[in-house]
Amino acid sequence: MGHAPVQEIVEQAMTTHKGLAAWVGEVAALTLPDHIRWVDGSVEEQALLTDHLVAEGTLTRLNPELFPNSFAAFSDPKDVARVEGRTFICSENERDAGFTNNWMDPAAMKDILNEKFAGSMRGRTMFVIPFVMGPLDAEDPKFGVEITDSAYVVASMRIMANIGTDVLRKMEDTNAFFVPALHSVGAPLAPGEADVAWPCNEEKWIVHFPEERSIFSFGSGYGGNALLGKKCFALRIASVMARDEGWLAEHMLILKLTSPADKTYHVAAAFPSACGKTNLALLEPTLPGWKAETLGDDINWMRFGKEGELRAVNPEAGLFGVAPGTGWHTNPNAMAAISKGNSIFTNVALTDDGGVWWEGMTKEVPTHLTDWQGNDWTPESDRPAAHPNSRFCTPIDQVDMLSKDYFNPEGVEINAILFGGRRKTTIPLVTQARDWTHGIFMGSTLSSETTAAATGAVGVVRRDPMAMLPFIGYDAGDYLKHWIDLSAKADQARLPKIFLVNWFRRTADGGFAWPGFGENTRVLKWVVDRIEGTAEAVETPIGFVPAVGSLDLTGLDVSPADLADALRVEPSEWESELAGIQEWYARFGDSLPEQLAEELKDLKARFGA
Ligand SMILES: Nc1nc2c(ncn2[C@@H]2O[C@H](COP(=O)(O)OP(=O)(O)OP(=O)(O)O)[C@@H](O)[C@H]2O)c(=O)[nH]1
Ligand SMILES: O=C([O-])CC(=O)C(=O)O
Ligand SMILES: [Mn+2]
Repeated sequence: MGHAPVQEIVEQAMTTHKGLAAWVGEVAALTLPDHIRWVDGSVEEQALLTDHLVAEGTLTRLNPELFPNSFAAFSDPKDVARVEGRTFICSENERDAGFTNNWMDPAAMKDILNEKFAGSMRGRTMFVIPFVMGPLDAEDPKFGVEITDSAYVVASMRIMANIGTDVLRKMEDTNAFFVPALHSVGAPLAPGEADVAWPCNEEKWIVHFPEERSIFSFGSGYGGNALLGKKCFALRIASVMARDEGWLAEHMLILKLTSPADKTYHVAAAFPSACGKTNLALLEPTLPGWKAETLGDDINWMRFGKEGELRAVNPEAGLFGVAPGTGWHTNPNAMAAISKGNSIFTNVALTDDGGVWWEGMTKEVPTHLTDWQGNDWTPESDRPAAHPNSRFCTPIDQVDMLSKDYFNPEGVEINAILFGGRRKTTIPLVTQARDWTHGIFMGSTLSSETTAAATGAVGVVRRDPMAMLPFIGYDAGDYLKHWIDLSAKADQARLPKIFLVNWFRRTADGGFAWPGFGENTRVLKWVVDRIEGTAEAVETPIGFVPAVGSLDLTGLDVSPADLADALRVEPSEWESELAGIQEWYARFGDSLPEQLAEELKDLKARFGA
């Protein structure tokens, strides 16, 4: 790691937590780093690390007048997204990983990992990051410790989670259990060997041991592959904890709405990666008198409270948002948060004045940029300037519309749940479920076109139950059963109403049928009015859709034809949709909850099929 100052303050601050001390010792003996640094989470340390990363060429410092204390990173072009094909759930029994996960025998996997991690940190500094997902003052705080040989991961984890000495002390005081999360970019350095800007390994392993509650990640430095508090812990491992402890770990945003009548509502929404969570979480309402505040944009931990109400907290401390499409005209709240600085951008383009740019940031396209791969770029270039999965990583407390309830360990009561995907056809703008179980059916059959957030083909329709397909840490049928069983703890009158939404339906000419973004306020208003029982709906075989005139379109320039396209329930499209659902459900085999098989039967009957 060169001669940067980061090496001079290592191997301090050992721990009195015996389990942690032992694990750190074991990992060091296996991975053979040159140095160990216990991450304290301080501002000074972050400055030291980012200075170091700038000196090494991993980060580019942005113009502080545009983006103070902010940096751009450019990854290896083969390390730009989550690698679902290389992600494993190694439960003791294969059955418990279910058909949606890759599985390998835990002992066989441990052998592979031991070989991969042996000496993998040679020539590098090993960082020990104590972290907590969710509030440190929660009744039962969820601790983790990430060991990584990437300073970029440390700097990003400091934005995404609560990390450092305070967390470590609390873990020590309570001798707390923690999720051990070991990460290596898998690129050891020989003595004197020069490093590259983005070290990684062609071979990637993202592995979870659900019974042990441990995580191993090898070969990638990117996003959900490497920031292990996020998808690996807060969704995959947490979903298993949630199953065992009676709660839910979900891929959902949390949004607070205040109506003109000054009534508040909380909405949770599950959309697959790159399908609009961060945008809806930071909604700028377009209807007068409505106020939106955010609590979370990606992950939501929910449990039923003492009164049978469903309560939600966001376990994350930052936004790791899709950059393309984020602009002052689409998502001004995200832009304002980013503009305060303290952010790390990955795989965006650079402007000539030391700022960042991506497709959709401004309506006017700059005449010259440096693209994410370091090449000159002009509007005539035939490739995007920013990678489609380029990201901004920004502290959530820089969001002006952040609800003060974000900091409340008790969370907020959820009144409505939205499931949504990216579908060009078939799925109407909004459909209300007939009841709770039908809503779970809607979630379980959710489908979406694939995006650049994961490697592989883009635009292919796949089923994505509750937007959790890549994140359910156990058998998918058991997961759906858990959703059904949990509601026994609920006050049935306070169960959230469930809705299916689709902002992405197309018209015959290929354009979006619905303007989306801030205009989604109108759909949320309809949702609230349905909760209040004041909006009219038409009952269709798939659920309740807005009656003509029940969506508030005041001041909106949308043609009646486009609106009809957005809301249509088209039997011919549903014929193939039913076949798709049937095929999907068949894959669950015995583990499909019978209530859901029943729901499918009823749906088919309503279509006369
Ligand atoms: N047409 C349309 N596009 C949208 C809308 N909301 C979001 N998008 C676009 O969809 C892409 C992804 O949006 P995000 O809000 O970042 O998605 P996300 O679900 O937070 O993604 P992850 O962070 O990967 O989980 C961006 O390019 C957005 O501009 C909408 O209402 N309409
Ligand atoms: O995990 C990542 O790399 C980014 C992300 O939020 C997602 O894909 O949903
Ligand atoms: Mn997001």
